[in-house]
Amino acid sequence: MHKVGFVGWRGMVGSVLMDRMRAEGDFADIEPVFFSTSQTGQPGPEVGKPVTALQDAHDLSALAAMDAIVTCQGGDYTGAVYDDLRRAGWQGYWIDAASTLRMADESIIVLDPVNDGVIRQGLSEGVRTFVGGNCTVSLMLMALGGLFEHDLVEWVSPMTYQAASGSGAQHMRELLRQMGYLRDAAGTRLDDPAGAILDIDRDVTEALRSTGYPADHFGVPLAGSLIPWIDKPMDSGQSREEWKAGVETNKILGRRYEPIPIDGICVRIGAMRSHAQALTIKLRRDLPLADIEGLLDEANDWVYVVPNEPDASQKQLTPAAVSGRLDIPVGRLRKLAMGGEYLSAFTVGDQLLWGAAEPLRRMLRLVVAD
Ligand SMILES: NC(=O)C1=CN([C@@H]2O[C@H](COP(=O)(O)OP(=O)(O)OC[C@H]3O[C@@H](n4cnc5c(N)ncnc54)[C@H](OP(=O)(O)O)[C@@H]3O)[C@@H](O)[C@H]2O)C=CC1
Ligand SMILES: N[C@@H](CC(=O)OP(=O)(O)O)C(=O)O
Repeated sequence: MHKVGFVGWRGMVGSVLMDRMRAEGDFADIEPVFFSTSQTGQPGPEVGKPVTALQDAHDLSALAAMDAIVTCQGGDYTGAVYDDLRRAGWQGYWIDAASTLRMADESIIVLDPVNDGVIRQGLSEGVRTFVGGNCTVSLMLMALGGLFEHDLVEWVSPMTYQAASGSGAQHMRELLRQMGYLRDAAGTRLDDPAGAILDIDRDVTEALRSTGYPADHFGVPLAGSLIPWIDKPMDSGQSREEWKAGVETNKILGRRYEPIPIDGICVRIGAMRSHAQALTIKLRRDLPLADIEGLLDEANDWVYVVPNEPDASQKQLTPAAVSGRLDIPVGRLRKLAMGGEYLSAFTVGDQLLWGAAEPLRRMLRLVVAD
C-alpha cells in the first residue's frame, strides 16, 4: 500500500480535499501520514482508519519515507522543501496545489478529464511532479473541453468574475464583514419600501469610502464594488492571473509548439467560492450551434449545457447554484454579431473543487493505481 504524506490538509483547499477523499473512500487504498508546519505531535484527522500523530512538515527524512506527498500548504512551503527533497534523491510523487512548479519542465499540470493522455504518458516516462492548475484555467477547460479536444478553438478571451475564496479564508471572512457593514449603513430605512432609495444609496456609498469599512485583507471594497486586478503585475500589462490563462492552458493541452492565444481580464467579485467566466471564442470554422452544444455536453461527466434562456441562465449559471458541487454548467451559447466563427459562452464552477482539490485527488488515484 502506498505511503502518502499530506501537508496543508487543514487549510481551506486541504479541507475540501480531505472531505472529497472521505466521500470517495480514497483513504482505504493508501497508508496516510499527516504533516503540519505548526502542530507536530498533535493527533491526526479522522479518516476512517488509525493515523499516527502529526509529523513535522519540514523534516526531510520523514517526508522522504513517503511514496507520494500531496501538498496544499502553498508556494512558500513548496519553495522551502521541494528542491532539497529531490536533491537528496527522493523519487516519490509530488502532487501540489501551489503554482510554484506549474511551469517547471519536470512537472505536468493535472486535469485528467481534459489531459488524461498527457498525464498517463508522463507517468510512463517517469514524471514524478504533478501540479493542479490555476482555478480559472481548470474551470474554463472543464467547460470548453469539447471544443479544445476537437481543435476547434483559434483563440479565447475570458473575462472572469472570481470569488473571494481565491484570495484565501480570511478574505472570505472579510467579504462577509463588508456586506454586514453596508447593511448596517442602510439601517432601518431598508424596512420601509416607500423610503427614498437615493438616501440609502448615499449613506451606503459614504460607508464604502469611509475609513471604518473593513478592508484589511483586500485593501479596498469588494462588497458593493469589485476589484479589476488579481495577483501581481507583469511587464506585458497583464496581471499574473491573466498571464496564467494562456501559459497554463497550453501546457495542460500539451500545445507547446502551437499555443492557442488565451487572454482577457480577471476581476474579483463578491461571490464566496465559485468563479464565473464570460468567454469570447473564435472558432477555427463556422459550426452549427447544435453541434457545438453536443461537443461541449459530452466532453466529460461534469459539464452540461444550459439553454440560452433567461430562466435557466439565471437559475443554473450562478455561484449560488454550483457552490459546493462538482457541476460545470456552460451556457449563454450563441453566435456573436461579428460572424459565424465567433461564439459567446458563460460558465461557472466551484473554485475549491475542480478549481483546486479535485484534480489533485484524482491524480493521487492515478498514482495509487499505477
Ligand atoms: N485558495 C485557493 O483558491 C487556492 C489555493 N491554492 C493553493 O493552495 C495553497 C493553500 O491555500 P489555502 O487552503 O487557501 O490556505 P490556508 O491559509 O487555508 O491554509 C494553509 C495552512 O495554514 C495553516 N493554518 C494556520 N492556521 C490555520 C487555521 N486556523 N485553520 C487552518 N489552517 C491553518 C495550516 O498549516 P499547518 O497545519 O502546517 O499549520 C494550513 O495548511 C495556496 O497557497 C495556493 O498555493 C490553489 C488553488 C486555489
Ligand atoms: N489566484 C486565484 C487562486 C489561486 O490560488 O490561484 P493559483 O493556484 O494560480 O495561485 C484567485 O485569486 O482566484
